[in-house]
Amino acid sequence: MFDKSITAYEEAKKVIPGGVDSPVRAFKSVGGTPPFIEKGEGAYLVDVDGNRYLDFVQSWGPLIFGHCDKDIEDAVIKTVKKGLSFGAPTILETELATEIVEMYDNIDKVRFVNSGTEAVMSAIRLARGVTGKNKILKFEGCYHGHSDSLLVQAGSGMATFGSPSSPGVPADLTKHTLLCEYNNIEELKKCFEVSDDIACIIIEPIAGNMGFVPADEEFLAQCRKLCDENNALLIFDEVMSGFRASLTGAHGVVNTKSDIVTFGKVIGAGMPVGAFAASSEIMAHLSPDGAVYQAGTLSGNPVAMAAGLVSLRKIKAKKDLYENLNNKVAKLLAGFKKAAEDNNIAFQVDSRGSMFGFFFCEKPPKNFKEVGTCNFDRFAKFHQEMLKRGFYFACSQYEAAFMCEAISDEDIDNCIKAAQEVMATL
Ligand SMILES: Cc1ncc(COP(=O)(O)O)c(C=O)c1O
Ligand SMILES: NCC(=O)CCC(=O)O
Repeated sequence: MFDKSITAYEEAKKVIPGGVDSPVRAFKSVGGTPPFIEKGEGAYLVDVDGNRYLDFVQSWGPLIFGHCDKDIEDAVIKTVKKGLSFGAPTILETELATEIVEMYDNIDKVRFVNSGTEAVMSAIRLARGVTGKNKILKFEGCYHGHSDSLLVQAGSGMATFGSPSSPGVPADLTKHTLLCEYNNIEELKKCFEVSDDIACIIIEPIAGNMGFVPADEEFLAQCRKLCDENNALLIFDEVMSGFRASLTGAHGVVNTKSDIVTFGKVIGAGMPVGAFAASSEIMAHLSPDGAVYQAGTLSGNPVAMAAGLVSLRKIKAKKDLYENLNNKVAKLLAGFKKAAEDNNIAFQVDSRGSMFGFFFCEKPPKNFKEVGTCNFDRFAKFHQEMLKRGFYFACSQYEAAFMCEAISDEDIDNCIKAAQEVMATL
C-alpha cells in the first residue's frame, strides 16, 4: 500500500520541482514512487502509509547510530532551548573541532560550514589561495557536491540521470577542472605533464558516489607523489567516508595522507553540517587570519554542533563500534553473495567499515566506466523487490549503502532471506 505516498508525491510535484529537494530522492532510475517518510525508529523508516523499512540509506550516511538516538535527541533538545543561532562563537564549536582534530594526525584546525558541498567548495578555494594556481583535478564518478566547478562527470545524481555536466554552469568555470579516470595512474601523470597550473587533486579515497569503489593504494600514493612534486595540495573528500570507513575515516584504512580533508554527514549526526580541515599552516591562509575569504551566517550552528559532538563522543566511547558494524556488513554481504551464486547471478560486493556496496557484474568495477557496464536492470528489479519486502536501499546503482548500530543480527538475517527470494526472481 503506497496510496498516501503516491498522493503526497503528486502534491509535492505541484510546488517542488520533481517533488523532491534533492534529485537522488526521486526513484527515477529504479521506477516507482518514493515513499514519503513519516518518521524514523532506530534501524527503521516508517512511511506515511505505515510501511516499515530497514534503512540502509541512513539519510545518505549521517546516522551511524540509526534514527532517533536518545543521546543525540536529548542534546539537540537541550541546546534548542538555549536559542537556535547566535551568529557569534560558542564553546560547542571548539569542542567539536577538538574531537575531529584528535582523530587525524594530518589536521590541526577545522572550519565548520553547513553542507558537504560548501566544505568542498571552500577547501578548493583554500587550495587555490595557498598554491596561487587555478586548476583542480577531479575523477570521473566522484561526487563532491553541487558547486559549479565540480559538476563535471560527477557521480551520485549526476551519474544516475546521465548528465556529464549541468546546464547553468558556464564553460568558463569548468575549463579549470581537469578530469581523469579513477584508479588510472597513467592519465593522472599526463594531466600533470600538460598543466603546471594544478592547485589540487580532489578525490573520494573510498568512492561512494559511483556505487562503492575504493581507490587502489598505489593510485593514492601516486596522487600524493604528484602533488608533492608539483606544489599542489591533495584533498581527501571524506564527507561520506569520514567516521564511516573507520573511526578515522578513509585515513584510517589507506596509507596516504592528504593536505586538506572535507567532512559532512556523520559529524552532524543528521543536522546540516560540513567542515574542512588542514594543518595550521594551510588554515592560516583562511579569513580572518589570512586572505582567503570564507563565511556563513549559520556556520557552526549550536544545535548542529551539539548533535555532532554527542555523536562523535559516543562513537569514540564505543570501542567495538566499527568492529561490530564491519561484522554486520560482512555477514550481510556474504549472505547476498551466496544468494547470487545460488542463482548463477554475477555479483560483486565490497565494503570499508560501515560503508558498502554491491554490483551486478562479473568483476569488481575499478572506475566509473566499468560501473557503467554493470547490469542496471537487475539492480532496479532487486531494489524494487527488496523495497516491497521492507528493505530500503539507495535508489540508484551509483550510490553506496550504510550500516548503522541499530540494525540487529535478526534484521540482517531477515534481509538475507529476502535477498534469497529476490535473487531467485532476477
Ligand atoms: C563525497 C561527497 N562529497 C560531497 C558531498 C556533498 O555533500 P552535501 O550533500 O551535504 O552538500 C557528498 C554528498 O552529498 C559526498 O558524498
Ligand atoms: N551519494 C549521494 C549523496 O550522498 C547526496 C545525497 C543528495 O544529494 O541528496
